[in-house]
Amino acid sequence: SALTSEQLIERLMEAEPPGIYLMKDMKKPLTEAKVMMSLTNLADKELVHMITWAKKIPGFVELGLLDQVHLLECCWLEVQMVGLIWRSVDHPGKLIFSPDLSLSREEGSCVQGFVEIFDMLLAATSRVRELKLQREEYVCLKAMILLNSNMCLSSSESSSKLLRLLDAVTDALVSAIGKTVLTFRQQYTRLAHLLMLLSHIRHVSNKGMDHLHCMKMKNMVPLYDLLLEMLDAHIMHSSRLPRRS
Ligand SMILES: Cc1cc(O)cc2c1CC(c1ccc(O)cc1)=C2c1ccccc1
Repeated sequence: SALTSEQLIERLMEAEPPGIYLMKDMKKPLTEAKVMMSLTNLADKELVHMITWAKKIPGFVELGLLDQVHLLECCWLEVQMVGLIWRSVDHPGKLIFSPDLSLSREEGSCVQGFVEIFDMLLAATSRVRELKLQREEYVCLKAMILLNSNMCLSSSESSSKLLRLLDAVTDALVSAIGKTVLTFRQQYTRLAHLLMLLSHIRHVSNKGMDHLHCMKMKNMVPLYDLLLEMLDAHIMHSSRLPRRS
């Protein structure tokens, strides 16, 4: 794409999805079922906006449909979690799933196995707060999560297209960091800190995916079809389970 880094950041800012409201007040007391039902409802709505967001990333739709689906299948929870972290950055100790659904660590503990993942999300949010992540940096990192989510695409041509896209977003992130008043050495240290965030987010997402799968197995989560497909695709691709015949 013949875009400059500034133009690419502009396009990524315009691609940002809208804030999603649950539109159902969470009647106290919170139960495991109510929380998981609400999160499922929210995530399902977000998934629709995520597909629209991805298609606005310059070059993404040129990758071919199967590769686009495969990348989104791999990273959808990572993308939702980085969005959750971004929404929660100014609310220490809480996760702002949506303006009308925020959960503290205690409220999260009403879901079995949640509090460990909550703590990882809260820790990542504190790190983002410490780093004073800028919006221009955030939109680049989120695009990198999608483009870096998987390397095995349908053809070597697609894979090399993907790498060129990833380089363009990397250049955009470097230019965003360059806008901050930091010495050269501080700039590339900041780049390292931001990229190390991505490995934490991948880790939390994998933990979340396993936990979500368990909740589905216990029929705790009435996953809607789009979300079910995404979840099944994830579990299908993971090496742990045999491929369905
Ligand atoms: C920590 C954890 C554990 C878990 O089992 C499930 C989830 C999460 C977070 C999370 C989530 C939802 C919406 C967001 O905007 C951001 C994160 C989900 C979740 C729930 C149902 C369907 C899909 C995803």
